[in-house]
Amino acid sequence: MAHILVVDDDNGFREGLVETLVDLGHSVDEARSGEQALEMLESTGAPFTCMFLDFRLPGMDGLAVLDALRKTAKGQALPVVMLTGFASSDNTIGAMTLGAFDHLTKPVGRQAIQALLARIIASTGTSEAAANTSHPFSAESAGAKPRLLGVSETLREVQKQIGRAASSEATVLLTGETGTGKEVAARVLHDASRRSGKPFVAVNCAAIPAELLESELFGHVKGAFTGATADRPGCFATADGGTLLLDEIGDMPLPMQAKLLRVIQERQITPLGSNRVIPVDIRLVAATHRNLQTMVEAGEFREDLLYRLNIIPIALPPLRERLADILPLAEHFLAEVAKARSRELRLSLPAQHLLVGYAWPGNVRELRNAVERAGALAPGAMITAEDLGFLNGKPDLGEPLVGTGLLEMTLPDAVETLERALISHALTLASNNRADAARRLGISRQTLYAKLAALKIE
Ligand SMILES: Nc1ncnc2c1ncn2[C@@H]1O[C@H](COP(=O)(O)OP(=O)(O)OP(=O)(O)O)[C@@H](O)[C@H]1O
Repeated sequence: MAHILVVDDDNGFREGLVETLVDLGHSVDEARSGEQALEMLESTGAPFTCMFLDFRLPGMDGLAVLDALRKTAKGQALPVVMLTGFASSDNTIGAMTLGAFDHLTKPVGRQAIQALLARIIASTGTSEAAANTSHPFSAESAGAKPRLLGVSETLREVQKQIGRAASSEATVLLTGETGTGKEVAARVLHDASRRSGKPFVAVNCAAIPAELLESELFGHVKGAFTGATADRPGCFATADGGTLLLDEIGDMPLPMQAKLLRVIQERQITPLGSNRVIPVDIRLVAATHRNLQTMVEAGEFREDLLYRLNIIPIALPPLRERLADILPLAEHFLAEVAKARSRELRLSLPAQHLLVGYAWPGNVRELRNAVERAGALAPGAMITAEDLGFLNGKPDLGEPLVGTGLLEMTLPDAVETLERALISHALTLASNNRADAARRLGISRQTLYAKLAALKIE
């Protein structure tokens, strides 16, 4: 049974709502104004489970009451359902910004009230929840140091490999699907190595147009090409003394691969437009989500370069192969959101089941984004499976590759539907970064722009 406060000056509506709530088995108190509600909240012995609050009230209006409530100790976390005769985007957004649990337009049916109360009780209950306020990495993740967090046997093995590699100077090749933590692993490696006080520079070979990559890596002198108005050092020079991560090395064009091979062998660079050779002292780390061996066989990647890069290979396993890491990581990301928003956030048991059962094609990045999204939008302290409902609409690895819907379409329609779905999915995974989305789709940015325009995707 919940203890509910109903605040409305409209006698007819208030009495009807109270009757329904009592009929559903709850105890109810009533207030006719915001001022009276705030007083009752202060003086009540039995704390309220939630409050139904009308927007239009004599004296303080609903939003002002909600605002005042959030500044009191007793009202800070109280779930509040705002009621309005006419929902507008302004009052909806205003209420949700102040942390209202939900926003309903009158009249409100009995079933809607029942469903809403079930959600409120689920989001505030503690019995079925992982109620501990500390998460597995609370001590480990303090401070700004990069951390490759995980408790699974597989990730522990990766942590050991990174530790061993850090004590050497050998080139490391990090492989793994997108979002598995390759860049984090490179940073951790740098941090644990003797070069930690020196620069760590990461360059994404897929995000830089082929014609600019050489200058980006090796630098250029003034006048080397149109637009080169001043000398500019490249990533190799900037990383001197430290570590250089060549991310998405599998996307490096073949002519550039030949130049990189020479630099790795000679440990010196020649900036574009200059004859001067500059020695560089860097620890090289390369990363890719592609299978370089297959690319070598297809003639798309130089075998001699792979041989040079693959001195210490470290594979980051996909999240679905290390289920033990899902909840500890989710709780870690949730604790970060909770801290940033100064509120308490927990995962309900059904939400935990949903997270563990999902296939995570975007791996830890997707998990982080999902938890951040749910944490930012959940109306209560408890993240429910419903708050993570957006994951259910996504393709699961267990689903058939081609849905029956597609099979019933004409070929042009099916191709367009598939293109649209793949592009939208890639944009979501890439947080709308188009260069990143193009890379995930395995197409050039120009092709992606053309498709976005043709499909009229905003
Ligand atoms: N083990 C981990 N512990 C903590 N955070 C992690 C871990 N793995 C990944 N992350 C987080 O997930 C996100 C993606 O990680 P990262 O950029 O290292 O992946 P990646 O494998 O390099 O992806 P891509 O191939 O798409 O570049 C980052 O926000 C990172 O902080």
